[in-house]
Amino acid sequence: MGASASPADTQDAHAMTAQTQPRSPQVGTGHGATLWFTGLPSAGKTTLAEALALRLRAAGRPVEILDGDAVRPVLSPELGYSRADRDANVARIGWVASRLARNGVLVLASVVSPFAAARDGVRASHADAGTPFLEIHVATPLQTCAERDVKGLYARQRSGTLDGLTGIDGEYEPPPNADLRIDTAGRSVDDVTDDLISLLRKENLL
Ligand SMILES: Nc1ncnc2c1ncn2[C@@H]1O[C@H](COP(=O)(O)OS(=O)(=O)O)[C@@H](OP(=O)(O)O)[C@H]1O
Ligand SMILES: Nc1ncnc2c1ncn2[C@@H]1O[C@H](COP(=O)(O)OP(=O)(O)O)[C@@H](O)[C@H]1O
Repeated sequence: MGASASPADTQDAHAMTAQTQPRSPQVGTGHGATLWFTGLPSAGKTTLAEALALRLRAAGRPVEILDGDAVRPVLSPELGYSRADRDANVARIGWVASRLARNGVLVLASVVSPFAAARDGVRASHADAGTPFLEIHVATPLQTCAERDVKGLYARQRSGTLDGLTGIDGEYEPPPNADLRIDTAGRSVDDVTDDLISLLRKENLL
């Protein structure tokens, strides 16, 4: 009769496996990654994330969009638009993105994320998990963003009812080393989405 492992042995074995297993670059199935869209309000972050999501889902890939506007009321209802609050918001969204991406999801995060250090923090947490992170600077000129003014924020800033609007009286630090920089002015959504697909292919994520 063979000796059977005691519950304590089994626990030890589990603990040992968890401690000694090397970190895998892909914890789940498929090739997860985070594409982080940063840029001014009305630059096109949400539109591009949605257009890319359609194409990726059509190709059978699991996709999650984390849009600043949609996520804030859920993850960060107490936060406003001070630097500290924005950095905390970015860190929370980055944490969720990393957890999803390391399990095979293509995460499309569309977040103003105006400060380089906070974005670099998200990149670093992805690197720690061995998960790809691509920073996409949606670098549409301020004048075009203000003309689009999808949510009326630029008009509110001009009329004096909104302070700290990113790009006007709120700081925006452009990424010095973005994986892709896109000026959407005068370009179609489809055309720009082609560039995003090319980037994913180049990175062997598609
Ligand atoms: N002062 C100020 N500056 C910039 N944006 C403002 C501001 N007040 C409200 N909004 C709206 O909030 C959206 C940005 O939220 P985010 O979570 O993406 O921003 S941040 O990364 O925490 O800075 C942003 O969404 P998008 O327009 O989609 O970028 C705005 O709709
Ligand atoms: N090439 C393009 N890429 C993205 N958006 C574009 C483009 N051309 C025009 N737009 C328009 O610009 C606006 C961008 O708004 P939105 O995606 O909400 O910006 P953001 O999420 O950065 O605030 C939309 O009305 C969109 O239709």
